[in-house]
Amino acid sequence: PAYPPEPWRVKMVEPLRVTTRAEREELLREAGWNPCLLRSEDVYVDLFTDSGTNAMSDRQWSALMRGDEAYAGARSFYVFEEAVRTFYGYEHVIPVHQGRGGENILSRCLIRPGTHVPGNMYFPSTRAHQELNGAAFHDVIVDAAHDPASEHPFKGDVDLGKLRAVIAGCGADAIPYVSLAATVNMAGGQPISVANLTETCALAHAHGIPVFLDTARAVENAWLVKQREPGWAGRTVAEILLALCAPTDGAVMSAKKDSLANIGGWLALRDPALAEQARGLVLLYEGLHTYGGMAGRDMEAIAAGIAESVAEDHIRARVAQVEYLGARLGDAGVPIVRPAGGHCVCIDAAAGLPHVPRTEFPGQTLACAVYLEAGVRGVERGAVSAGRDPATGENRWPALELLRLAIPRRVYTRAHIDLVADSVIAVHRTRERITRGLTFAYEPPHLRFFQARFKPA
Ligand SMILES: CC1=C(O)/C(=C\N=C(/Cc2ccccc2)C(=O)O)C(COP(=O)(O)O)=CN1
Repeated sequence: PAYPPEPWRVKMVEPLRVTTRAEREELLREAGWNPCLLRSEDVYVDLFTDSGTNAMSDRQWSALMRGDEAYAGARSFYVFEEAVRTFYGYEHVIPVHQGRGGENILSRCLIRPGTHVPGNMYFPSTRAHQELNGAAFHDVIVDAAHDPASEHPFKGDVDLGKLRAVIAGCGADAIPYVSLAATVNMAGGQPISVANLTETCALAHAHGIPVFLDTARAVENAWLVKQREPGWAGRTVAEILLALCAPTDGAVMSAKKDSLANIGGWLALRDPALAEQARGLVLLYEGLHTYGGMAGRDMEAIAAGIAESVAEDHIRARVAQVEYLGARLGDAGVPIVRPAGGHCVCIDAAAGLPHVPRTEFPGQTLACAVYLEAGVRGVERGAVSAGRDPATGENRWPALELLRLAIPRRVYTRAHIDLVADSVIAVHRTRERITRGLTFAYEPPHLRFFQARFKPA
């Protein structure tokens, strides 16, 4: 498979330490068979997340020196606000410390107990805040998104029939908003098409229901639209990004992904009254409405990162690196979610470890096996991440039981990606040695995959 040369050169390095398998076995036992609890110094290639782990450029690093740390009206806020307005097209820009800060505020503004929020598949923190405020989440994504082997080019699309059924069943008045993501992380970083997003907004708006977009990886979504959606090949990624945002009523952004920052985020709105309400909550939960829990220097880094994120050489190489890993694994017969996502390759652990029952968490089990092999850390995206239904307390059993390998932007080279591929393939070829899975030794109440501890089943 093709691997375009990286459109950057290294100026600073962080030395990596290689561990032995014996060390990794001890470290994993101490971490309760949860790679989330390992120290980063004990991880060789860290594919736990693309969130906050991306390399900043010399432009971003130098922008830090221009950070205005004034408490009120910092110059850096207006630089940040202008960048969001220019590239995402929303008028009211409200800073938050990171994505879930925006999720908390948007949910508190719009959700009341007993309401219903439809969306294109769930995301753990997004759904947690919707449920904490009393809403029931309804998945209205196309069926193909739940089928790892389907080659559907836009698995992030909404099934309009499903959305109509939720509106008819719940009543428009009980739906505070439709929650869309571009791309859909839990489906494997799968994009939504401009056409479907636009149709979804038209349907929601016909019922007086606003639509809010999670734009964490909307630039990757724009690149995949340029590659796959008829009529968009001649448009720039920047133009497609604006076209994705245009039909929506606002967005929640974790700037730790596309925008190449290590921390930060924003909530962007079109409605001035809702914006003022949200600013009021920023004072309670984030800081002042001109810094939102970020230092001025963070806002400078984000503004510079947004401009860099839409550069076509950058986004082409970024997605090509992910697709290279997907091609290497797919060619070797490793069952992966197809097509490869914008930020990650997901291994279908249920297909890879059919002899490990779902109740013993194949995704978590595979995450441990891959770490033991060569010190590569991924993250489980299956039943552990799905958590329990707040109404019944029962485990939710999502169709997708995955191990996600999320690639940080501008960090790893081809040699690292090949090491990841080789070690995952090695685990796959000796998978019958994995004879049993895991069960909880400690299960936390929220977002349990972060802090849970397991023991061999
Ligand atoms: C689509 C999307 C995200 O992927 C996202 C964070 N992703 C993360 C980090 C994470 C956070 C919570 C649960 C699991 C993993 C990722 O590893 O993939 C957030 C929260 O943003 P935040 O971390 O800045 O609070 C909002 N939307």
